[in-house]
Amino acid sequence: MSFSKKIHQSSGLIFPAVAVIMALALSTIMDPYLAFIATSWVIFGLLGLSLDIVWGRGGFLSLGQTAFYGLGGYFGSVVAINLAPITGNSLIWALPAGAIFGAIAAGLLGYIIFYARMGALQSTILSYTFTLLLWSVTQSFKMNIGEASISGDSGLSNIPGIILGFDPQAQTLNPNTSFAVVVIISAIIYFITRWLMRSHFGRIIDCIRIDHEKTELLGYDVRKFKLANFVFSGAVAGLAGALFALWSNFLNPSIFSVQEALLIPIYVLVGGLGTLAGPFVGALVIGALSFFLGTEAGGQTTLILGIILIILVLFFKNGLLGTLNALWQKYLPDPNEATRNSGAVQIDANVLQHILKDAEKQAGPAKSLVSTSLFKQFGGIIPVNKVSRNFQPGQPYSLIGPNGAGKSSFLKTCIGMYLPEEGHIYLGDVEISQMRIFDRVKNGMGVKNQKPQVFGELTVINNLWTAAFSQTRSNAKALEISHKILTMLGLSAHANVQASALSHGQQQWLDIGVVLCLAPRVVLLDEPAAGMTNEETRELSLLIRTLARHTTVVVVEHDMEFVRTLEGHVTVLHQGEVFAEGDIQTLRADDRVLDIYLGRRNHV
Ligand SMILES: Nc1ncnc2c1ncn2[C@@H]1O[C@H](COP(=O)(O)OP(=O)(O)OP(=O)(O)O)[C@@H](O)[C@H]1O
Repeated sequence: MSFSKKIHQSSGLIFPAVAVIMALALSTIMDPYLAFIATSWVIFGLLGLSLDIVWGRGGFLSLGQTAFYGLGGYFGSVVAINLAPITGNSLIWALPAGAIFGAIAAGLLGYIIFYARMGALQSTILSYTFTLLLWSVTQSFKMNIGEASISGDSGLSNIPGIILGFDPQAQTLNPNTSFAVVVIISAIIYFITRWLMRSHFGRIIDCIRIDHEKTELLGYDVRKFKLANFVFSGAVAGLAGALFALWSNFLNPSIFSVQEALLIPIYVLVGGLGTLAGPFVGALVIGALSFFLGTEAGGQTTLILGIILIILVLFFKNGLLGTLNALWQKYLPDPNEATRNSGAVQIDANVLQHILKDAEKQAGPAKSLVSTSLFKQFGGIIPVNKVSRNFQPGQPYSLIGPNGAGKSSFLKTCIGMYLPEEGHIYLGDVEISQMRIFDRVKNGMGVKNQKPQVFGELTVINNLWTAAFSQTRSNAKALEISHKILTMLGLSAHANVQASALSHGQQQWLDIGVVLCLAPRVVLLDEPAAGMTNEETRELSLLIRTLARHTTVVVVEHDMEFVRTLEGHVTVLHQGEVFAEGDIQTLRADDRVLDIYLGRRNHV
């Protein structure tokens, strides 16, 4: 790897570390008032980071971060007011208390949002409503807890400052030292977050953002991951709130206000969505602009700030750090170069045999897929009407039929994307009719939808790894399986290419490889040959026939010639019902089947 590429990969480590050192050096010579104000910018950056975790990485625009921030502030302050006088140090009480309370609040809200499977807009609105609710409740909420007195819209005062010493007599730090302490705490949280987002957990969070349906089809409980990420972001917001309370010595319900809630996404957008360091840059730029314009611009701060923000959003769509990153990448070697000279995919049948035998060792023998009187209805349309099928390993099964016959709907009902109103589905001995998608996958189902579903921003190898890891939960094993599948597909030269740079046909292959990484005991393929060349279609036919000797394979297909080469059992669906079945030669000669394909009325 070239030196510049290495530096680029570590840029999230090196540049923030340099910025921290510079900030610490500056803290010794800064004007105390500026140090005091700049401390709040760093705290807002931390709050922005909490949003970037859940929005930039998790893909959910939460307007609830200020709620966790405010709750963390109030709760952290109450604990610190009561306990800091005993120990001196206020941070050890306020920060964990704020983080815990922020995490609990995010857990409760996140559970409702993610487990009720709300849409993106509904989720954002609910998170915002939660913040407004707190704003309204705290206006009149009065309570004395020990020495702390929460007095409605008059707020909570007597909050101790930032105290580091462990002695009841220890003094509040001066503004310059407070600034340095807040920078260090924020840097620790940033580096922990960066580590988490680069871990296995972070990669799965990235997958969920890119395509949550596909992530579930790989066997991950998407709700659990989203909730865990949200809880973490709530903890960071709560901790930032507690820091803010110690910094300001005072809190009131305005912490939950609309202005506060809407400023956070602005910090993130200005700095760069998903960059993690960006929110600090955004908060610093906006904070510094307001501060300096406030003294220079004679009351026109908001107007000038607004214009600057519009320019930033128009010309730096990826935010400041995102734009810098894109510029830098232009001067790095093109990681997707390998795709330009690539030929057609060719299956290595020997490696495929090995892979299928290993999968059997890992996941056990093939399972059958049985449906009994399966019934699915959408209003007046019945795409699956009492379909009973018994799919076994040994030969491929094809489902054919004219457009709208119900082929995809039958497949989706087997997968769990549609839940049937009547009838049963069994995977081996287990009834799966109402089981969640990821549980079906864990039980041995592997699915490829009609369009290739790959994680475009991830490399080819990481696409495969994500699938293999879901079954093995071992990094080493997942890598071994991924490399074998790459070799089998003849795509080894493309391991580090971004999946989005592959051709449509190659993405179809990658998607099939991803399914094989799951070591599935039943494989469902929806029009896998779509977009493939004749040569590739021949290879695919070989792969499916080989696969069917080891697992149960069901293929939905339009292309009759392709179905013929599979040499398996064929079911013709029509208007949601089984219309005919047998081998393809007999069915092709059947007038009734020709009639439904050609829309003739003779037998339909
Ligand atoms: N989510 C849905 N909501 C309402 N109607 C649906 C839904 N999914 C499928 N349908 C309807 O069910 C019928 C069968 O559609 P389906 O996609 O299963 O057919 P198909 O045989 O796979 O067709 P094609 O070959 O064109 O993909 C169609 O009339 C379709 O409009």
